[in-house]
Amino acid sequence: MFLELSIITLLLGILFVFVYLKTIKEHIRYWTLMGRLPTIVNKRFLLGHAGIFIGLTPEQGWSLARRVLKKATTPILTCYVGPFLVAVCVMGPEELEAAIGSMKNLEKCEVYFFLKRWLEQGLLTSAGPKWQKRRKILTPAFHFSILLDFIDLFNKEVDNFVNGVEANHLDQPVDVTPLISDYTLLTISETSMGTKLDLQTQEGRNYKKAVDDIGKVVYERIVAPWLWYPRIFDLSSFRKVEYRSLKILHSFTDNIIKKRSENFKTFDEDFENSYTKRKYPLLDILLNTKFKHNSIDDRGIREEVDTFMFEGHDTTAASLNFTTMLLANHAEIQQVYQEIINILGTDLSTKPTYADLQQMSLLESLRLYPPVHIVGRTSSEEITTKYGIIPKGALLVTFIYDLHRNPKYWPDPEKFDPSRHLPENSVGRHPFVYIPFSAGPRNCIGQRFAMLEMKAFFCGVLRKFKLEPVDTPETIVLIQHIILKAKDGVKVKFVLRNKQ
Ligand code: HEM
Repeated sequence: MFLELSIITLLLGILFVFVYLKTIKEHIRYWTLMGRLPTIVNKRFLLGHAGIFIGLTPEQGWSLARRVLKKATTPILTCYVGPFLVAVCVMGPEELEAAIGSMKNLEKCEVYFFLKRWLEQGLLTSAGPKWQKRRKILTPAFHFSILLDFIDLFNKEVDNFVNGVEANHLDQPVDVTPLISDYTLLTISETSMGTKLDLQTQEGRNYKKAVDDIGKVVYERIVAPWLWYPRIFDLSSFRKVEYRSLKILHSFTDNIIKKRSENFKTFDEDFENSYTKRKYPLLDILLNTKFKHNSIDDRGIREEVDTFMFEGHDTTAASLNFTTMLLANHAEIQQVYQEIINILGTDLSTKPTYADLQQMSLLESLRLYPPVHIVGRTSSEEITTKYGIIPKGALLVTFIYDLHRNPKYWPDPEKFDPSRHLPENSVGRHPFVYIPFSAGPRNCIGQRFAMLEMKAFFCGVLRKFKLEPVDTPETIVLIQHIILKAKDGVKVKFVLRNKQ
């Protein structure tokens, strides 16, 4: 008996030492490889590179980050957040393709953890089989055929926007941010959620404010290494703001789900196991998956509704804001739209020339102002690059804003020039130098929805108004937030094209 016990203890001991040594070996390899990668200069004791952002306002933080990245001489760079955390900035197209272009490295990085109390394990933040299953069932919700059904709803909301501007904001500087954010919030809710919202209520206003507050908290966490630790964060004043915001955000989406569930009738589709040609809105797919197949629960539905209400409105709103400003500053491009609209009317689906032209300005606007200006992953295995080996388990970060303004890939990068995207001007351009919707299997599921919604918007707005500049690319102040934002909004002037 004693001998048996001794043998078992010995074996367990050997196993423990083996596992421990393996972990230590992996640790040593991780830090050795990290140490060999090029790094950003100007590191602070203990706080690492994050130290240079301490005490800065979001706008100062934003411009400092741009200056630091502009000085980079290699597309791979390490950046230390405190003594124990290091991010690898992946800023070159070849390296980026290796990092995000395949089914490897699909897991998001630690920064997304800051969104988890809100979005939990929704499509944006989840990983592994859960992400794969959800992506499969939700992909049909963005099929082209259902998007075409949404056009009438987009047009109706554009009409409301146009009427609101005509009644209240003509011929004077107006910040388009709140007006556009209403447009995108109403459309995502009416289309994907099948629910009409009333944003004039306190509830609607609170929701928009809570989204903004959460964004500010996320920024504060990113730049303060100690707030990366949940226990310390929970003791900070930011936790109170987060708590208050989460209550508002979750109750808002609970109400959307409740409303849609009330008269919901199941239908005969199994999105998990078969491909269907008939298309349904997102919330109906989720409710059917719950009521008919019992393979998603209420919490699962809410995390997706939270994810899509946020991703589906804030991103598109940011892009519409910046594009409106760019068009106001480039009267020659508005002229082209006007001529085309005069000839072709509003038919969005069958006029490729018209669609191409709109696409081009939108593409250039998304280059200069990519709403999702940063994306991150965790490496699931080592990645070999010309600049060294990125270890397994590394936090990978790509600053899309800076990639899109790198003069190596975009000559005269600050210039708004839609013709860059003409096929003849794109020959030989690496596809990964332009990634407003990210790339690879975890790219944006809503990109076609967003493009159509934006086209509908400009089609309606430019037929009615001439846009005149108030803010310019030189005067707006960009800030660090979850989504790219202008600190004081984006102001333009709407002038009626045909004054009676
Ligand atoms: C101009 C508008 C938009 C831009 C620039 C944009 C950009 C992006 C980017 C860059 C990502 C990757 C994020 C990451 O890896 O962290 C992403 C993911 C995502 N987007 Fe969008 N997006 C836009 C509109 C939309 C819309 C309208 C929806 C929904 C209706 C949407 C839903 C999502 C979702 C759910 C994900 C996560 C996908 C996954 O991980 O499988 N987005 N988007």
